[in-house]
Amino acid sequence: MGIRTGEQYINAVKSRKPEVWLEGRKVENILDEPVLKQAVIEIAKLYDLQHDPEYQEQITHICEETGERVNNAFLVPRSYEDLIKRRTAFEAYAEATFGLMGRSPDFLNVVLTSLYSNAHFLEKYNPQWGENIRDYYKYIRDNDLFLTHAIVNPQNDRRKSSHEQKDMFTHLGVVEETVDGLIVRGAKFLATLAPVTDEVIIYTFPGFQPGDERYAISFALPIDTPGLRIICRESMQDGKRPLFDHPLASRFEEIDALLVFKDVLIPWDRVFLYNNVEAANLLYPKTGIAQQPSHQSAVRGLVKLQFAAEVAARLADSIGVDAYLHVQEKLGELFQSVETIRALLHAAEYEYETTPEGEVMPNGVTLETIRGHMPNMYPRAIEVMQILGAGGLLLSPTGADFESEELREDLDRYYVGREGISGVERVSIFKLAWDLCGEAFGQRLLQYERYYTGDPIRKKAIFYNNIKRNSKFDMVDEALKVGQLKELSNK
Ligand SMILES: Cc1cc2nc3c(=O)[nH]c(=O)nc-3n(C[C@H](O)[C@H](O)[C@H](O)COP(=O)(O)OP(=O)(O)OC[C@H]3O[C@@H](n4cnc5c(N)ncnc54)[C@H](O)[C@@H]3O)c2cc1C
Ligand SMILES: O=C(O)Cc1ccc(O)c(O)c1
Repeated sequence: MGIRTGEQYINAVKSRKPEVWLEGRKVENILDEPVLKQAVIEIAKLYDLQHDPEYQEQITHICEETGERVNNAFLVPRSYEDLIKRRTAFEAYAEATFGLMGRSPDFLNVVLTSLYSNAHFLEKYNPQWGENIRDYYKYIRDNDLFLTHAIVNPQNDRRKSSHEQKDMFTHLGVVEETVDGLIVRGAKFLATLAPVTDEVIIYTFPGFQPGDERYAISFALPIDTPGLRIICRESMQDGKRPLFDHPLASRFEEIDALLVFKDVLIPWDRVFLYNNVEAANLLYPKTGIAQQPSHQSAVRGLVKLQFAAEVAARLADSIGVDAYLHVQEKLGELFQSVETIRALLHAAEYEYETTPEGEVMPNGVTLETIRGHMPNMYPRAIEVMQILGAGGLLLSPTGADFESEELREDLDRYYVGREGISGVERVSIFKLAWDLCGEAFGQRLLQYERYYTGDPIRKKAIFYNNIKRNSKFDMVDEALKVGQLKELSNK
């Protein structure tokens, strides 16, 4: 089939009946829920972009194997040019969503592509696992499906590994093996956009201990598989607020969910890894599933940071405060952050790494540096927006107020910005900023930048420890050479 249209994606959502819980209710029809429907609409636009003559070459390519057009996220990069091809696709999706939808289909499609091109790792442990992941990749690519993932254990007692938790099946684990497949029970989080996806993939990252064998599993299933319960977090809006008042929150909320598996059957052909702590711990470092999707995250993060910086700048300009030195300094800082990430992204692509099998990946150290900086840079952009908008951020009237004939004159007079900025324009900019820096929607976006791929604190510590392992920091010895004292001798 190749690339889907938005309509095909919407029809797929309509045709499925996943067990979704939202605020105490079992959702009967995803598209009847305003808060879920808005995400479907935005994702559908991304699928449509693949068919837009202006974007098609930027986002898609002809698959060598099938001759069909597929998204560049499914490309196994073999050269610098391939990386750029993939980046331009990421850019188109990120720009269409201002970088606010981190879990657009491209993210997991890259994870899957990387598992596919490194299937030999799984094959080594079990030839069937390698074959399964290859078949699954082709199925997702050729049907252009949208995946969610949940790879973190629920926050119960973090001091204990999965097998040490009070209840053996709090964390997702295998109950039994049957002729048809594995029966799994327990929970995983935090499956972003789960209710509006086609499939879910579960995989592992390091941290499994001996004794955790039953939890060392990777598999994929249709999102409406019987026994799979999707419990959504409280939504951050009702999905009905006017676009004038919430131009971002009313479009781009990505719902998050806990996935509970109630004795769900995983057919053997959908099992990618099982009962092997070593393989589960090595999957991440050996299959590129951290490094390859970090390319998408870097491109998307750059767009999001640039968007936040532009909103802050337009906000400051709209009330004339960017005439002040301290405001210019803060805005300068934000745009320097943007340029830092842009430069790092280009460096990561330019200084790419090649695996022994000839797959190309953006430079891992550089991508990890982006990962390390964003949890500081993005919250700082949000803080600057709050500082520059000050009390005005709390005082925006609604679109309905502007539509009141009785109020309109007052609003036009008292909400006017600097010369040339009307009341409506100033309030619109402030509302855009408030969605990012005040609303619960914006707080989630900030939390996303910190945690979307693990804990930034431990990641930075790992980064340092890797540097320490590979460096003696011997410039220090060089500098100390000149003033060295003679060793005291007892002789
Ligand atoms: C908006 C958002 C969307 C997300 N989307 C997805 C998704 O689609 N799929 C998915 O699988 N995950 C997703 N995640 C989840 C994300 O993977 C986790 O939040 C992340 O891995 C951190 O884990 P945690 O939240 O359980 O925090 P924890 O690991 O519980 O950490 C909590 C705190 O304790 C500290 N801590 C915990 N353990 C240790 C330790 N051993 N040593 C030192 N310090 C420790 C941490 O530093 C941190 O400060 C998302 C997260 C967010 C915020
Ligand atoms: O990189 C990690 O630490 C693991 C990790 C956790 C959650 C995610 O969503 C993800 O993509 C990767």
